[in-house]
Amino acid sequence: MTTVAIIGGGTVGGALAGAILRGGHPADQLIVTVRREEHAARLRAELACEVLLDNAEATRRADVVIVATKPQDIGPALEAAGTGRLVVSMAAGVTTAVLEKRLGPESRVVRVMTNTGLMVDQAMSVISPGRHATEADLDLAETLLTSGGRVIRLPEDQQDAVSALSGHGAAYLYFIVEVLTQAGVYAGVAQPIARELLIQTMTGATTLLRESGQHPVELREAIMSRGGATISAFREIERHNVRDALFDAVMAATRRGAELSELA
Ligand SMILES: NC(=O)C1=CN([C@@H]2O[C@H](COP(=O)(O)OP(=O)(O)OC[C@H]3O[C@@H](n4cnc5c(N)ncnc54)[C@H](OP(=O)(O)O)[C@@H]3O)[C@@H](O)[C@H]2O)C=CC1
Ligand SMILES: O=C(O)[C@@H]1CCC=N1
Repeated sequence: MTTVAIIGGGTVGGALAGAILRGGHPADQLIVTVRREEHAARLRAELACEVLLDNAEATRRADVVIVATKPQDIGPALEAAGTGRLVVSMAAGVTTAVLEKRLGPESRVVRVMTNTGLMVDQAMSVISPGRHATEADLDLAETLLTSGGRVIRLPEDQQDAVSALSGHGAAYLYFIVEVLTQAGVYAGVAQPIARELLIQTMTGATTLLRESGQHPVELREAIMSRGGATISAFREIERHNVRDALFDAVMAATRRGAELSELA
């Protein structure tokens, strides 16, 4: 069996640890590290595995090291990972070239962009190999991430755009739900009801999108009755350039991804 060390048990690292354990990985073969003892104590209460502050101890016992710190904190984590083990990086923006340079020649790295769907085993994770990662390394990364949701393989040059779509795509949705809930309350629906109406509507909409295979425009047009309420709503959405705002948001996030590698 493979012993896994997750360096950085924060939002993503902690969620991945939970998913890996729910997926049946033995708890005595998973070690999570964080910096602060109060965080470690909290994680120990949540996760069945060992939680340490000592990265060197965790990586010494590991076959694979998953680095889940912020890009700017990745230095000490990579230093602890050492050489000879597969390193899987969850850090946004940080390229495999930067990781390989830090870890040394022939180092085997896999770059991942995942999302917080890991918390409910519904993540979308995208993996890309570094120059020396083997097929077995990709298979191992894929197996671990599959515990937390779907995994696909894509060339690394798409990873910054992936980050802007699936990496933080849920944030767009949460924002839309936040604004629509507020508008619903203003229009006269109680807040908990507005929230429930929207959650069920989003769930139905995404299920239909997946199951029908239809283009979103087709599905939207099926909702817009001639002379009805929906077309009035979309007249406002187009008037306020929501399309441009979302398009520009994805472009800005993609550009920022490229800058994040410089923080590592
Ligand atoms: N949040 C998201 O939705 C997504 C994040 N990502 C990427 O995942 C990575 C982690 O992000 P996120 O989980 O949000 O960040 P968090 O701040 O929630 O978690 C980072 C964790 O790293 C720990 N840490 C930092 N330095 C060290 C160290 N030297 N040794 C051990 N642990 C350390 C921190 O510990 P402590 O708490 O004790 O300080 C913290 O718990 C980032 O690189 C981000 O780009 C990717 C996709 C989605
Ligand atoms: O904001 C970030 O940089 C990370 C990447 C995707 C989600 N969070």
